[in-house]
Order: sequence, then C-alpha cells, then structure tokens
Amino acid sequence: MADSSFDNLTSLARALSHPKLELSEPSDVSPTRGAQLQPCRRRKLSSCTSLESVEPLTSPTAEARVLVINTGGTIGMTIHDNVLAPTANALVKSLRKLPILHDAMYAQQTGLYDYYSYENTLVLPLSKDKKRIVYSILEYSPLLDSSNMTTDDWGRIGKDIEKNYENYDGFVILHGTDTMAYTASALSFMCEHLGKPIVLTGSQVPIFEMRNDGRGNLLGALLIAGQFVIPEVCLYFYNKLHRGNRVTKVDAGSFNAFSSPNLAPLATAEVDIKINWDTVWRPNTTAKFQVSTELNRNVGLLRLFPGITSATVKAFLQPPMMGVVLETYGSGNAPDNRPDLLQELKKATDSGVIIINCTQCLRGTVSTSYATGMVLMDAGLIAGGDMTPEAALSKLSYVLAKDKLDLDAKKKLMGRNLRGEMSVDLAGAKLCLSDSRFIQVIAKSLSVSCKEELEAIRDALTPPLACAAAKIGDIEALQALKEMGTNLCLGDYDGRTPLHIAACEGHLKLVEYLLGHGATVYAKDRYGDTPLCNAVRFRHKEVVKLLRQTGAHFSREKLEEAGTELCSLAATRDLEGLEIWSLAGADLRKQGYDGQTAIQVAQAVGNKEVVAFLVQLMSNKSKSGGVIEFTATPSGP
Ligand SMILES: NC(=O)C[C@H](N)C(=O)O
Repeated sequence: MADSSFDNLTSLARALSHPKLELSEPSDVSPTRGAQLQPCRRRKLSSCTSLESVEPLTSPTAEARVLVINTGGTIGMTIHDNVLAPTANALVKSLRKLPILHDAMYAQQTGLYDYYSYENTLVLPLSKDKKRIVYSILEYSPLLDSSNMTTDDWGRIGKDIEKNYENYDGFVILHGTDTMAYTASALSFMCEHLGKPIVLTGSQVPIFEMRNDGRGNLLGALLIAGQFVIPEVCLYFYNKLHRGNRVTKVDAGSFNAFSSPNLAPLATAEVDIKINWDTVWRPNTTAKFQVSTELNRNVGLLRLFPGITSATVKAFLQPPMMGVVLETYGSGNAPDNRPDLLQELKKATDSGVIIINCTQCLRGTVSTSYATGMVLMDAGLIAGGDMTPEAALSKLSYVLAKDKLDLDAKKKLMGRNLRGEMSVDLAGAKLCLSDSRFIQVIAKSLSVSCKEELEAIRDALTPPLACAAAKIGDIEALQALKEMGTNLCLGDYDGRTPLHIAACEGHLKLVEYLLGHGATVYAKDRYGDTPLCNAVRFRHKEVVKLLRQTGAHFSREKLEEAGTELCSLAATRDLEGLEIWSLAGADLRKQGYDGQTAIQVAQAVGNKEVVAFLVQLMSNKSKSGGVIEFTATPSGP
C-alpha cells in the first residue's frame, strides 16, 4: 500500500461489507481535497450594459449547455383547418417570451447571442443549484407528428447527437408522444457507450395554449439534462424521469401519459429533483460514445388473440421477416392445444427467424411456469423477460443489423440485458445494506434502523471513503465498498468523485477499474473541473490517454483558454506540458489572448527545439486523425 496512514483502509472497507469481520481501528480516512482548483473563468461580458445585475467573472455559477432537437409533436402544434399540426419556426419565438424558459435580461447582458452566434440559443433563469442552463434549439424540417416517424428519423436524431456530442452536457429531444416510447427505446440501443443524458419529452397540449403541460415538461427535461450526469436515454413526463426503453404510452387524454410498469422512475421532480442513483444505468466501459444507425427493418409485432389462425401467423412469418415480437398472454403463454400454430412458430425459428416472447400485460414478466408457456420455449422462442414490446422490437432491429454476428450470437444478445431494458435477477448478488457491519455499528450508535436512514448513512459516508481509497490507489477497498452497494460515481461534499482523485494521483489501474465500474468521465466538481482537467494539471499522460479514449473532452471554455496556456508553455519551454495539453485535445494552432499561437511564441524567442516539437506533435496528430492510442495495463495484482 502506498501510504501507511491508510494501512487500515482495505480492512475497514472489507468490514463495511462483511458482517462477520470486526471493524479495524478507525484510520485517518479524511478525503482528498480538491488540489487548489481555480473557479472556471466565465466568458466575456461583451455587451454588458449594467454590471450590478450580472454575476461577476469569478462567480461560481456554472453554465451547462443543452442541445434541444425539435422533431415535432403536439408541444409545437397549432390548429389549422380544425386539426392540430406542427408549425415551423414558432417554438423558439414563443419560448423567448416565456420568462421561466428564457432569461432575456441575462442573455442580453452577457452577450449570449454574440458568444454562441446561434440565433436559436436561449437561457434558463438561475436554477436552485446556481446553474445556468444555456440551450440551443435545432428544429427539424419538416416537423413531424410522431405517427409519421420512421426508422430513418431515429437515425437522423442519433447522427445529430453524435455530431454535437462534445459540445453539449446533455440533450433534449422534443417529440410527439404517440411513438415516443419507440424512439426512446431505439435510441437507447443505437447510442453505444453513452455518457451524457438524452431526455425525450413533449406534451399533450401545445405550449402555445394557456393551460398546457409542455412548459413544465420542457423545463424539467432541461434541468435534468443540464444538471445531472445520467448516462441514459430517458423520457421525462409529468414530473417523472423514466428509463426510455421501459416506458409505454398508456393514456391519450391525460398529462400523465406514460407508464414505466416494471421499473421505478430514475428521478422525480417535486419540491426538489431527486435522482434515484441506485437505479441509474452505468456504462462500465472505456470505449468511446458512438451511434449505430444500422437498423434492420424486417421486424414486426404480432399480438396473439383467441382464435388467431395459423394462416395469419404463417403469412406474418414469411421472408423477408427476420425478427418478431410475439405478444403473448399473461406470463408468456400461448395455446398448447394448437399444434397448427406452434408448428408455424417452430418452422420460422428453425429457418432463422428470431421470435421474442413478450407479455401483453402491462406489468410483469414472462416465465415458464405454465405448460402453455413452456410450449413456446420448445418452439424456439426467446424469453423477453419484462421488456416492453417497444423495447423488444427496437432491440431486435438493432441486434439483427449486427452483420458481423452469427445467428446464435444475435440470439444470445437478445436474451441479455444491454441497456437496462430488462430486469435481471440479482438475488444473492447484492449484499443487503443492513448486513454491513460498518453500517450496523453506526446505525446502533445513532439509534437508527429504518432503511431510509441506513441509506442516508451509507450515502453520506461512502463517497468520501471511496475518494480516500482512490487517493492511495486501493482497488480492493473500492471493491469492498462496491460490494456493499456504494455508487462509485458519487462525489464528496465538493462534488469530487473517486475518478477525479485517481486522475490527480495518476493511478492508472484504479482509473481503469473505476471506468469499468460505472464511473463517468463527465463528472464535474464544484469548480467545474472534470477528471481530465485534473489529469492534465498533474501531468499523468497515460491517464489522460485513457480518459480521452473513453470520450473525455475539454469544455468549450477550456478549449478557448487553451491558446493562452499553450503560448505560456511554449514561452517556458515546457515540452511535457505542451504534449499533455495536446493529448487532452487542445488545438495547437489556437491563438492566445494576444492573437499569437504557441509556435509563433517559440519562433519569436528563437527556441528551435520547441518549434520542432510542436511541428512534430501537429504532424503526429494529423496522421492519427486525432486518435490516441492507449495501451491497456496488464491485468493482475
Ligand atoms: N401528444 C402528442 O404529441 C400526440 C401527437 N399526435 C404526436 O405524437 O405527435
């Protein structure tokens, strides 16, 4: 172990998860502090007229950026010829006039429009957490009633997110409610290694009407997308955030239009916005975000009903059909006294059609408890668990398009939980909170016993402990903390996560471990710094490479500042510094505050070594297309 003052940490962490182990002597586990991090520099107040009402440059107020993609739906519809239809170019104009959705004064005073040079950019009033959410609206043409949406439209949304991924903290998709559950499900599979929130929302009544649900839904979606690193495709409606591939539209006439029957909400927006972090899906990867727009269109949904003819089933399963979601009765049942029907199903699965068994019931899962369920397994169907038909259909479309996989691999993938779309039985895998010896001791001394209080203790104590383990590179301690249900993504009182600390310390293996166990590269501490900023500051080259490989990037502000930083590094002949900023994504051609580039600064002082180094760095970068090679550390003790 690297630091003797933390010698007991592993045993302490072990004691947390194993009731039989005695608690060691308490060790000094004070968490690592943010290492003199500077507040983010705010952008220039270029067209400022009155400084009194503007936050100062050193204000800790953080600005988050959200891209809103407006695809259509009721939220932006008006009545034409007595029917509702989407209206182009009307939404932004209307939002500009709504003070809860646009702070015109702030926008004007801070030169928002000059800075973003984008006329569809708006800004929310200051949030409770002192955050400003700046959002830009990208409006599609034509705007669509979601009944008109096709697979191509999903691809377009996916590509636009991919194109803009590094420029925004989160994404909101405005969409009609009729097929929103399908789009949300499809995007959840198409977005591979997602690290930022994508929130779909819309409304039942147009935002232009006096009484409507559009304003609340859009505001809630923006607040969530801008303030929380929830790496999921979600759906926000009627004060609840749901996992996108778990929802279904259940009501055509109520503001409460969606249900997530088999998974509790990821967040509720009541007096406060409460995130249920234990439910939030974690990517567990060191791979970069990408969107797979390849989808197989030869898929379909078939709902069983009493008396369905085998001719109907046969016709439905004919080529080019490649994947079918069969909506069965109850817990996945079908008639077992209909050999004609079962034979058609068996013929299709034998010929390579993948058929998924999903229940027609709103809630619950398929099983093989009945003979009428077992016959479907015998016919070669794959159990869809508690997936919604919308999720199963889009998953089929996504999996069937994976041309490199053979049929068996595709079937296996269909039975696996890819994005939290189905429940897996974790019985026995998780330690009960009250089993933890550590929590028991604390709970006893505080005389608490209810689950909520135990959870509160865990949530208050474990993030700083995890940070302390990260400080000394103690992976075993982190494992033990994880076993007791600790969320390794949570930050301490300064919002500093174990990944921030490990990045500061340059513990490469631990960084790898954390990324493989749900840590996010997009976490920001209270100073707005990400793990990448920390790794650059403390010059841990391999950590920078790994974080970049996982999709970490500098913010727009940081990239703006990079020119000046590079010039000063060039002036002081700091080759290591230049290299690390370049690895972290800084543009070596970026001008500093006085219009000079790093290379010009080096030339001006006649430093040939720095000039040659910068030229080399630039040519390496253009050869690799900006891709950084990271060599994984060998696994082992
Ligand atoms: N509430 C809505 O958005 C319904 C509309 N027909 C749509 O799906 O576009």
